Amino acid sequence: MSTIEVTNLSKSYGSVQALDDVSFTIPDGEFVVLLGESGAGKSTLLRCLNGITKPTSGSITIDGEPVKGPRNDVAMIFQQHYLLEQMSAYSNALTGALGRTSFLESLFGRYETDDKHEALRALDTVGLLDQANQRAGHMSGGQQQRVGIARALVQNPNLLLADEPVASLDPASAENVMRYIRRAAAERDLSTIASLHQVNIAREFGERFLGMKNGELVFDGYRDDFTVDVIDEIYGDIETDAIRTERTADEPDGRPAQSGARAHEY
Ligand SMILES: Nc1ncnc2c1ncn2[C@@H]1O[C@H](COP(=O)(O)OP(=O)(O)OP(=O)(O)O)[C@@H](O)[C@H]1O
Repeated sequence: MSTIEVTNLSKSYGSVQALDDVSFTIPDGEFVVLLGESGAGKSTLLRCLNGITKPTSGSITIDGEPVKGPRNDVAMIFQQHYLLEQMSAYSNALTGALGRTSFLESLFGRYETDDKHEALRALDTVGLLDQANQRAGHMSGGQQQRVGIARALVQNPNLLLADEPVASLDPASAENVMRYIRRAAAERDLSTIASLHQVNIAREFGERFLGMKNGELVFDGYRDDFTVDVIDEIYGDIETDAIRTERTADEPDGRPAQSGARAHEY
């Protein structure tokens, strides 16, 4: 767990302003959902937080320490899980410990006992302990993504980033995987930022919401302020009729329906 401070962060690619003066602070252990249309700047922001992309200006600190490049205490879950398909779920989870294992040790599969325990604990967190020996390539997409989460947990991060972790899954698997990400974050009191395209899933699992548009942070707030009008602002002219209808039926005060509600899926 960590406090993340992003201050006046900008990133341009030639004439494209991918991030435009973005600032926010995330306290210890918060579960943040990042929303925005395609091209809004979500991946760029996550890559800057991960130290893979260098911002044009501004700064990011984790517990006061500036992010200057990739760091072991920041783990990332991707849409594509990049697992070693011939290897077991357990061996894949263990690769999360590579950052603290020498090349030769990893080559011969010699990991520390603590790391082995950590891999089993992580598989337990994502509900796959009984499938630890299963080949990753033989698992379903949702299970593979859960192995990817376990691998990220074995890294023992202070900050967990997830870039559209459920974009390629069917709705039921997507919910399941999100449930495990939240569980992992809650068990470890882990500050987490997950970018999502599905507004209904965001509303179900998000604690705090960051909305981006054209590289700018256009919304930063909690569940009660995350109204349909805010969703309209983030997504522009996308249809929000389904949510509005649901809002009128469920909650006349204008707040989006809470956990379990199904809205239009973007
Ligand atoms: N390496 C790059 N080189 C040039 N332009 C880039 C690069 N990466 C991103 N961009 C541009 O920066 C803007 C923001 O892109 P980014 O991938 O961060 O958006 P996004 O919100 O994550 O989109 P998506 O949801 O489609 O992944 C876009 O206009 C994109 O074309």
